[in-house]
Amino acid sequence: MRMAVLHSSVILRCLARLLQGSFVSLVLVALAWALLQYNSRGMKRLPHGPTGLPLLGYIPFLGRKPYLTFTRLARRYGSVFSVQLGAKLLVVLNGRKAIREAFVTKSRAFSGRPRWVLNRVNQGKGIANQQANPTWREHRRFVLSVMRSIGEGRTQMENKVAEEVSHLIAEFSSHHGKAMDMTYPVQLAFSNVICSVCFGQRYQPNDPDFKRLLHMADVFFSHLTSASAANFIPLLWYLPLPGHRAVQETYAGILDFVSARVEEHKANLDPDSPRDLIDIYLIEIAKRRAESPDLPTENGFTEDYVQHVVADLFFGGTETVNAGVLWGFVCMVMYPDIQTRVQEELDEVVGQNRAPTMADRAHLPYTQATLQEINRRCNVIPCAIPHVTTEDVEMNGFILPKGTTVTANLYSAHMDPVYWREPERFDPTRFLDETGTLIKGNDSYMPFSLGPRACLGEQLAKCEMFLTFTGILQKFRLELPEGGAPPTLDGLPGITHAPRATKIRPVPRD
Ligand code: HEM
Repeated sequence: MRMAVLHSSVILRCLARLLQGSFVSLVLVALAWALLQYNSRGMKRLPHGPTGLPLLGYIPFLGRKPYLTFTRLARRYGSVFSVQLGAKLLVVLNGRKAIREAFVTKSRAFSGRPRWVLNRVNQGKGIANQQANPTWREHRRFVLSVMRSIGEGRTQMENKVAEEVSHLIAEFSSHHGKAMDMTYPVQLAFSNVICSVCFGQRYQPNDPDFKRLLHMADVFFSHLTSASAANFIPLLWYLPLPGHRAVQETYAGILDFVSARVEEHKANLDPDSPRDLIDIYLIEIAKRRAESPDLPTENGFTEDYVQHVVADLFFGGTETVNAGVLWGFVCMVMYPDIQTRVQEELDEVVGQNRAPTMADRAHLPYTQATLQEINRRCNVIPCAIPHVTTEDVEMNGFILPKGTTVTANLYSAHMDPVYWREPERFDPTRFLDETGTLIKGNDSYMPFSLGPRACLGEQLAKCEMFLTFTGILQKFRLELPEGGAPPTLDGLPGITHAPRATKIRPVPRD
């Protein structure tokens, strides 16, 4: 007590002396205080992380699968750390808590996109690369409202997916139980779903326009990873590297393809009976022009902008779903007992006389749990598309300044041993309770990411994966050919984690 009184009297005396002091000393004290604040904030400003090499930073140590390296680094530096990659500092969020806090609780500050290579290609137009501005919000909402019809009951969108599944079944049947590489037929099916949704038309595999479209998408994806190096070493973009030209040319080629479809749609548009996404856009554009003729390009409701939105759906909605569906087939070959259990459930609930529908989902908990385990364990998108902070924001005691590039290591949430027992093990029952009911709201499960920037095509992707997985397993037993190399869950490196090419036998079940 005496000590405390003594202490406060000393402070008071000091304060009195200070107040009696000259104006200059007051200014000096204020300056010292400001410096102290600046220093402590400066020291805490960014999360720690490993040091790398001059100029290159940590790039040489990332490995071919950066999400594995990030998961290892998180053990050492904590769930929020930073890595210098060439000229760019990247903050990596690991585990469910950090990812949720950033993308859900503090979503307002975390929803921007960096101005990277893709912005050079599409000027940030469309949805995936657009900044978190009213244009992005409006188009995202608009496309979602068109897609929302998927989900419950048998809808127009579900019919489009079901049609592709029936073509896939016919293709598998034509192999009469012989081993086949399923990659191309699956690619045809899901590219056609996007074509049906956007252009109201599916294409035959030998259609020259469609073949050109698929070829351009292939070239685009195969060069995107190497072209992305310019995100970190911007100088690379100005070198005549073949990857950069390929990405630009194929993107422009896809826009030309979409532009031709828009012109065709304009020629025979019936405003009372829209057939597809392009029709719905054209009707909306006409409505807005009529309401406000002087502001035709105000928020991107133009024919030019629609092309970029469709390109986003094509790029976002083909490789990802292809990989997810192929992983489903690979897992069933690797875990035949689980395949048997899924087929038993399907036989009991759906039988053989009709195709499964989305309405069956609620009655197929083991099948749903298996699909979720495929998404968790196979990690189609191991790291979310990079975000950028739109304001200074606090995370784990650090301050991330406005403009910081941030990625979420979704893999780390799916493979967290604290949350998932033996995370390496493929086990659908982890998504079921003791009564066999599907557990809802699993905190550490986020294959489509979280928050306002989460995958726009989540509902469509779930519909595609469910109808294809159940439709194929209803009709075929998937087996490894005799002497075939057993597949693994270790897929190809790249932005999308896809399985390595595997031959599978679709053996008819009847
Ligand atoms: C298994 C399938 C799919 C997976 C695993 C997946 C996953 C993801 C992930 C992780 C993101 C990044 C979210 C973020 O930045 O935080 C994303 C974004 C996006 N996805 Fe998907 N996706 C799938 C299918 C689809 C489909 C079918 C479409 C469209 C038809 C689509 C369109 C998009 C778009 C447009 C974005 C950007 C959203 C925005 O920036 O607002 N995706 N997706």
